[in-house]
Amino acid sequence: MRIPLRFGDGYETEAEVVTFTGLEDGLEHLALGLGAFDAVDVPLVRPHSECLTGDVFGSQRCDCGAQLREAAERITDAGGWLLYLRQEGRGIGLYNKLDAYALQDQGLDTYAANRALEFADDERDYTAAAQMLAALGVRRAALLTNNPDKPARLRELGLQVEAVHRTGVHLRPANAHYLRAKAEQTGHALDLGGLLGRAA
Ligand SMILES: Nc1nc2c(ncn2[C@@H]2O[C@H](COP(=O)(O)OP(=O)(O)OP(=O)(O)O)[C@@H](O)[C@H]2O)c(=O)[nH]1
Ligand SMILES: [Zn+2]
Repeated sequence: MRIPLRFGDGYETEAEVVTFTGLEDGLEHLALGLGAFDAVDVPLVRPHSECLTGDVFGSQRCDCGAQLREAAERITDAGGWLLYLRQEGRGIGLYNKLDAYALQDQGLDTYAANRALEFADDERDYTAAAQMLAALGVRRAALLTNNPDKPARLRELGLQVEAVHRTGVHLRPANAHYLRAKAEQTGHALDLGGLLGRAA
């Protein structure tokens, strides 16, 4: 079914929303077909992990809301799919993410806070995303992400990744520490200019 979308800055597009049955984790992941998603040879695909605080409320602590908005426009222009994956808090859930935020306010970085709560740095699994793409008939894709783990995992799950495109860098005072940890510790392709290598 089609849903007209309007983002906070007034950007408008329209999505073909697809639901699934039989996904291995039983979660209600969504695929949004944007632009000429059904006519392109190699669709642009963003696997976007849910972030209620960033995506819905516009939290400045992370870059998720800005990346979602950017992805909507770039995928509309290129033709492809936004996979909205219900992997809140890198898979630890909303309440645990908020507990991790409290620890970050005491000085831990985003990964150390996860470990203090006895989680792995990143608990996400992309099996359901691969199942969704297979069900949509997408065997080859260009991915929109800075996270090297996403193309690596999706390749292992059988997707032919033709290209990986970076998102913009949505750097703000409130998310600088978070982006720096992603770039330094998990190899996210984020050009943070003078921020990298400097004391936080
Ligand atoms: N546990 C935890 N999760 C966080 C924190 N900040 C943001 N997140 C979650 O991290 C995830 C970010 O997902 P994505 O936008 O797919 O980003 P990414 O894996 O960093 O890579 P990109 O594709 O480059 O954006 C979301 O699920 C957020 O809820 C944090 O401090 N702790
Ligand atoms: Zn976020």
